[in-house]
Amino acid sequence: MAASLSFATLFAAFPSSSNPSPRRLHSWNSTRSAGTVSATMNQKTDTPSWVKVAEGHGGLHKVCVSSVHGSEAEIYLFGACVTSWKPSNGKDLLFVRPDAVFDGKKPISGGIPHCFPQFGPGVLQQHGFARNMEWSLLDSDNNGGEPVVTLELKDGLYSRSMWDFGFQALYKVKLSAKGLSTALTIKNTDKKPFSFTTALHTYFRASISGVSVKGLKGCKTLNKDPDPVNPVESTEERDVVTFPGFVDCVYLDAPDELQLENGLGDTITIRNTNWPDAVLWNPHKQMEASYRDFVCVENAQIGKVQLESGKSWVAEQHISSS
Ligand SMILES: O=P(O)(O)OC[C@H]1O[C@@H](O)[C@H](O)[C@@H](O)[C@@H]1O
Repeated sequence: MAASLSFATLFAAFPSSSNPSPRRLHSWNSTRSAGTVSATMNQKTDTPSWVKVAEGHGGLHKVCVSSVHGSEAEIYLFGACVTSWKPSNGKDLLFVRPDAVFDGKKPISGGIPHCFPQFGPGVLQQHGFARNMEWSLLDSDNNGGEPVVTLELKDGLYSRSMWDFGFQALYKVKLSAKGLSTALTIKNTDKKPFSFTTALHTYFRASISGVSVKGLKGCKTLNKDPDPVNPVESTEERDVVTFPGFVDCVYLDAPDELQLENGLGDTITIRNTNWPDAVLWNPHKQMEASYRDFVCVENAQIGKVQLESGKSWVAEQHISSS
């Protein structure tokens, strides 16, 4: 079970060049006019070249960040979903499914969607509501040419209708030359304790016949195929996991580093702090149009975290390519 960590840990994780206290830069929950947003932002922040807000698909706002090294990323405020990550070589290593919708109603299927406060299956909607809500851009910074942005989600009528707790989620995203780092902080702002499960449901661009994941040998597995509600327990015996067919499997107590060969010539290292579990998913013929082109390697917290009032939980993911 993950330990509760202080709120300050998040900021210690990403040293920044200016005052690390969170300050709200922009909250765009009420308007979807990207032109207006950019103008407001430019007046307030002297047009930082490393972070821009633009209109994305379906008129949704996205935050575009670029580093001094030439790497780039895009994050939709809807769901705080990183939909694109290009290291300095310009190759987008994330994948957005061709059936993804950007209507501000359904979650964006691709990139790095959040699963919170439930990984699932469970009583809430599949993977929880955080991927289905508009987050706000709370802060942005430039750490020696490497942009850092912090997005925030708080409880509201929509979340309370399903899960009646006060919370604050902070998602700090940092872009470097070869990597993308994220820190997710969940704070209990309620008077009563709550419990949650969570995951980063990362879709990596891939050529599935050439995909392999290293590092999971010896982990206890919960195979959700064929019945996600009654997964079959086993132990991973393989040094290298491949994807010859449908895969939907939870790995408990996974190591803090995995290596993904995406079949397209890239080796992606997935490191984490405090994400105890991992999930591998490829839908195979259930998604005939796209299954060959991606694999999901997810950092997850499958066991429930019990969070007392005022306490925070923090987990970090670092993905980098070589
Ligand atoms: O289509 P969704 O809601 O994004 O979920 C996709 C898959 O996500 C995986 O994380 C789950 O283990 C699967 O069971 C699920 O089917």
